[in-house]
Amino acid sequence: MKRGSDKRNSAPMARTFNTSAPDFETRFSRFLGEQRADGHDVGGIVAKILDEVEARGGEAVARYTAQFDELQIDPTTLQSDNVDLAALAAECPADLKEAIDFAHDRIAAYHSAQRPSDHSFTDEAGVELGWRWTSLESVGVYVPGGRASYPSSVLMNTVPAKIAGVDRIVMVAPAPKGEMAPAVAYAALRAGVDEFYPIGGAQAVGALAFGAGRLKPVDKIVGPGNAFVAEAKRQVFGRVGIDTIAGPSEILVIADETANPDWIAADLLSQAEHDPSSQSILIAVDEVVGRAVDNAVDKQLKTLATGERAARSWSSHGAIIIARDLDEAATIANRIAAEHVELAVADPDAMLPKIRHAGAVFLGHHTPEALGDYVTGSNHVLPTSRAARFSSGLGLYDFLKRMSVQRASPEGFAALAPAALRLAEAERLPAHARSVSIRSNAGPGDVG
Ligand SMILES: NC(=O)c1ccc[n+]([C@@H]2O[C@H](COP(=O)([O-])OP(=O)(O)OC[C@H]3O[C@@H](n4cnc5c(N)ncnc54)[C@H](O)[C@@H]3O)[C@@H](O)[C@H]2O)c1
Ligand SMILES: N[C@H](CO)Cc1c[nH]c[nH+]1
Ligand SMILES: [Zn+2]
Repeated sequence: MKRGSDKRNSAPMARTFNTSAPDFETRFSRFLGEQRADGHDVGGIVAKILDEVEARGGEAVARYTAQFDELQIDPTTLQSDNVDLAALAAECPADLKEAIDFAHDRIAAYHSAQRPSDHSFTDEAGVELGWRWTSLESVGVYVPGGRASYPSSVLMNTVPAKIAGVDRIVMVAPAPKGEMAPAVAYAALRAGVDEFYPIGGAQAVGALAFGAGRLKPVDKIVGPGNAFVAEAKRQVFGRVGIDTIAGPSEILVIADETANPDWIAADLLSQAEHDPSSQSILIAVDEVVGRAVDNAVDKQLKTLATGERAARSWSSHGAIIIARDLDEAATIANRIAAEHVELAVADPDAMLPKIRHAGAVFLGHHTPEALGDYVTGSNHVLPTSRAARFSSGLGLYDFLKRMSVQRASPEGFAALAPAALRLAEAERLPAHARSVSIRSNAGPGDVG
């Protein structure tokens, strides 16, 4: 497969790499470091929007919503007469409601199984130690809606929040020109959203973080979105919590000679169609399979309604990498740390332990990533832009916090006090030392 920058029948081309080529490391390192912002100064644009929202609240949110989504909203209520959740939900077709209910129940079952336990034990010094999990009070869930509508993301965000026991779940989703899919409205009501605002982009993230109009600030913002949404979450982090950087979608498929090229091509395009900034990568250990997938992508692109978007993603950010063997394929996959990794190989179980960095892994030929997007039950809000090196996908844990708990008995106190005193002395913090020594000399009832 020789390509370079030549045009071939004007078909959109992904970059190709061969790990045996002498320039592989140089080219691959450059590829890994590329931003997928498509020419925008995303950081600067987002910083300005957030500053405006913080300074001018609902007025700024309404202005940006008119600019980016062509929707007029009231600066105080942040609502539009054109977007009525209950009326929209009533328009959702019955078979789609059934599919949403089915997905809802599977997501609920998966996340219920994630509930961690409180724990407590007494150590040999007589000190009782442990931790307790408590839920967040308020969260903002971002549901994307610029290019496509995402009822599935409503469920992925809201169902775990509900199961965790969050008191106030605030959903935002853009409604360009006042249009919102009835399925999004149905999913929001089905999952139990408490407040809804038809706003999106960095201005919605700002409104959730700082408050705007009647929208009171939340404690944490979760959910996926495009590059502007992901960057806005990154910039408000610290002021509020966030889940992870869940930006433009990514897929990486590792394929051997048992893979079906047409199936793999379809899987690669399933993520390319989300956004021109999405990324689809094939690592093939068989050059014949690599070439066949490449041809299948070209063919399938012509038949997709979303083909133009997918073609932009495939030609700008896509890649086909030919590796020597599955060990090398795993090493490269771990360096990329993609959002989704499909193991389309004869023995995916043998391969799984080699995958260390991925948002979610899909095993075998009959587990396309799209199943996980909707109905396996696991969460589709997952780290992108290599954030899988240090973070996980959305889960019940994101809506819980862990508090440590400790109690010293008089004997436990006596065992611990000398070392605490010595450390307080070394840190030159006399009040710390006194709070220990004062108890060494008298019982709780002794005054004086
Ligand atoms: N990683 C995940 O878990 C995951 C899950 C689902 C979807 N996604 C991703 O979510 C994204 C959805 O993107 P979308 O665009 O359809 O919807 P979106 O809701 O994320 O973004 C739409 C908003 O972007 C803002 N925007 C657009 N262009 C702008 C510009 N030039 N300047 C400033 N703001 C601008 C607007 O405010 C608009 O309301 C896709 O990238 C998809 O891949 C990721
Ligand atoms: N693949 C997306 C996560 O990157 C999730 C999604 C929702 N709908 C379809 N796909
Ligand atoms: Zn998807």
